[in-house]
Amino acid sequence: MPKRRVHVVAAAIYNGDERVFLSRRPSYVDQGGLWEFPGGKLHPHETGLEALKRELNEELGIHVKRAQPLIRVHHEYTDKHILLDVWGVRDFEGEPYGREGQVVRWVPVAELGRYNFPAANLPIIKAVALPHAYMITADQADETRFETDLAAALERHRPKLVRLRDTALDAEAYAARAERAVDICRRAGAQLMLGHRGSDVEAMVALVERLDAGGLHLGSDQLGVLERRPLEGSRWLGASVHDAAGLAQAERLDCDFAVLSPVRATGSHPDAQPLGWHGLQQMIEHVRLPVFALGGLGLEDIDHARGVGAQGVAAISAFER
Ligand SMILES: Nc1nc2c([nH]c(=O)n2[C@@H]2O[C@H](COP(=O)(O)OP(=O)(O)OP(=O)(O)O)[C@@H](O)[C@H]2O)c(=O)[nH]1
Ligand SMILES: [Mg+2]
Repeated sequence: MPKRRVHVVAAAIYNGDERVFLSRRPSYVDQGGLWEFPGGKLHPHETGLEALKRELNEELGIHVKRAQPLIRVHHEYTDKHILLDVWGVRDFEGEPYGREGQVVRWVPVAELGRYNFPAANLPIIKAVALPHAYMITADQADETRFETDLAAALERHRPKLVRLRDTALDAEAYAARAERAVDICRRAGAQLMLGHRGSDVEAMVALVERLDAGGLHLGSDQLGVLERRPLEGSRWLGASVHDAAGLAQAERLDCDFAVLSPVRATGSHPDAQPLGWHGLQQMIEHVRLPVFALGGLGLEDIDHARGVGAQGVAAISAFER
């Protein structure tokens, strides 16, 4: 017998940027006792957003005014194929409570890892904890200029996640710059991702740990040759990819996110064929991984990127303005 296909909507309801609202499934239902993002199955002829509004009213007593797509996760349970269609909710009326008697709680995003969720939820948790803008540092040979520009971009745009791109630095110069950049980012409340294509991955992992950086960002070539996740789960592992094979490898390695490019034509890669928004959407539809869109995009494209199922936008030059 073919498996049942179930379409479920669920919400990450935010209180500011710090907390999300979780429910615990009653012990007598499917996946009982596990924590979940409130929501449920679509009724016939309902859109996702209609179902979301109905479920959050039935389960929590709130009225959703606006919601934004966060991530879509396909998952095979033994008895069913489930599509979890997850929305971010920041704009609602009422105070959520356990209207069906379920246990509920506001949970700091940083503590989500301590809760037990259904197996399908891991990519959702990563997507909730990840920001929607990923800043990539620009090429700058001059060290003082680099540091001033970085501090200015952090101040102006307040990104939470930054990647120190390797540019033309050798391994030693990269490590020296990384040490100062981690510090500058930390003072601005941002985490710094390290990754240097000219160094082996083990050396980069050691650097990430020594500097207590946010995580490791793999180039697409490095991603291709690895066999398992090279980094502990408490730090971010990101990867640059350009096609479906890259996305599949990023999933296999248990990366926390991928950066897919180019979405638009860019001056930095004039020969690469741009994916376009539709190409991006098709490529990430079945990927269990938050994906940032990169290539000719700016911060004004974040909503559009999220609308086609991406986590958000990665950019270099948008942060220089
Ligand atoms: N709401 C929600 N469901 C989830 C999550 N993760 C996950 O695997 N699921 C699965 O998705 C399905 C959701 O169905 P549900 O039982 O909440 O459906 P519902 O609210 O419409 O209830 P009902 O079918 O009793 O009327 C369950 O199989 C559940 O285990 C999650 O984070 N939130
Ligand atoms: Mg439910």
